[in-house]
Amino acid sequence: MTASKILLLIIDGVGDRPCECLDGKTPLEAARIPNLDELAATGICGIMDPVAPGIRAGSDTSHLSILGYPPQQYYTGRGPLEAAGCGIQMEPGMIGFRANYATLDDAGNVIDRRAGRIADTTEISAAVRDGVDLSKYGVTIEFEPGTGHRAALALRGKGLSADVSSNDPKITGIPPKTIHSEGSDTDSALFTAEVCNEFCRQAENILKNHPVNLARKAAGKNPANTILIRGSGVMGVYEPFEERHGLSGSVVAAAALIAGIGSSVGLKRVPVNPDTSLDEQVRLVLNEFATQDFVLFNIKNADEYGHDGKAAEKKDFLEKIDKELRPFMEMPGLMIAVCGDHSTPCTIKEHSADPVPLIIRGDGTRVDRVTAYDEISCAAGALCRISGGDLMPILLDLIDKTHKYGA
Ligand SMILES: O=C(O)[C@H](O)COP(=O)(O)O
Ligand SMILES: [Mg+2]
Repeated sequence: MTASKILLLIIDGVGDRPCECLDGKTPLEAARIPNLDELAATGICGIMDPVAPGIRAGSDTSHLSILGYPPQQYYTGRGPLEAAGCGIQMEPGMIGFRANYATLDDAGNVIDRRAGRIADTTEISAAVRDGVDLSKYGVTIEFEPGTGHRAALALRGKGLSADVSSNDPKITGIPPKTIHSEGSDTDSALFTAEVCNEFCRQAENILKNHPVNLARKAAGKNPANTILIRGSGVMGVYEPFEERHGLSGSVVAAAALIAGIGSSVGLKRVPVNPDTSLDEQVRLVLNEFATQDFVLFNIKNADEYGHDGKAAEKKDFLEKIDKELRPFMEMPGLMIAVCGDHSTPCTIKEHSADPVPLIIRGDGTRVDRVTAYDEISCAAGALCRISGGDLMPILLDLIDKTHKYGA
């Protein structure tokens, strides 16, 4: 029997490197993950470069690549995708940005790029959205909270350009950068840079004494007293997933960016928020297979532990994921692909180009000799080393949805 449905489970940031606190093992090697190991032992394994060998992929370029939209051709910046994920209707010509709530000290230096991973920014986001006034530039803003410290900004107006830099210094201990034209120095780029700097200035004024931040300070938490914006871009145009691959599909993702990418390529967005329990998310995914051929299921938190350098917590979270996977393994006719969108090694607290471990398990697949799901075991698998853009064609062939190339 050939499987007829595809689950693409992406454990965000799953890949890692040896961690001293785990006796030199990666979180995956150290984790007790019997279900993932069983999937590896009953499927075919390999390692995958999300975009290409040596390319340190972001979640955005990686998911586009894995979904079959080569980022070299389709990527127009993280901003518009994140904005779409935050519920902003990105119309042609609008410029979108990813935004971080961050913390400045009294000297104006960034001391925390994520404002203590603030959980709920609904109230302060409304204050920024309603308080910033860019009418002197003929520009209006859309500004929506995302997951945790994340948000999205979109600009509407004449003479705007996506060719602007970011004020995110990407490190702490220095002030936010001044946003400038990225190189074209066209009037629109220079104008947009001025608009962005004014947005950040006004936002900071609104946030610094906002009651939410005064309360956070009183509670010893980092206030969300500044906004760092990055990833400017104009919304891209994507051939709908169903036309591209011949599969109806849904996306289940608590991360706004991933939900935004999924909905931008025409996947049905299933609402999930960071508080939705993993077992509930699994139930939502299973529900989708009643009507859909394909589900992208992204689980985010392992990436955050990577960015925070918390190897033991990343290991524990991988064990938590593993406990919820049994219902997928028992669903007849399901082709399960498990991978990551990139590695986020705890030792560097950033993404890396290390390939991610991959399993494909379903009716009819070859079965290799790998018996554990981790970066090293999977490297010995029969899939060998593939790139993200290879995955959908391989999966489509395994569910008998490809056509012979040639006569
Ligand atoms: O988690 C995310 O959104 C990114 O992968 C990392 O972004 P950050 O470093 O701004 O949190
Ligand atoms: Mg990611």
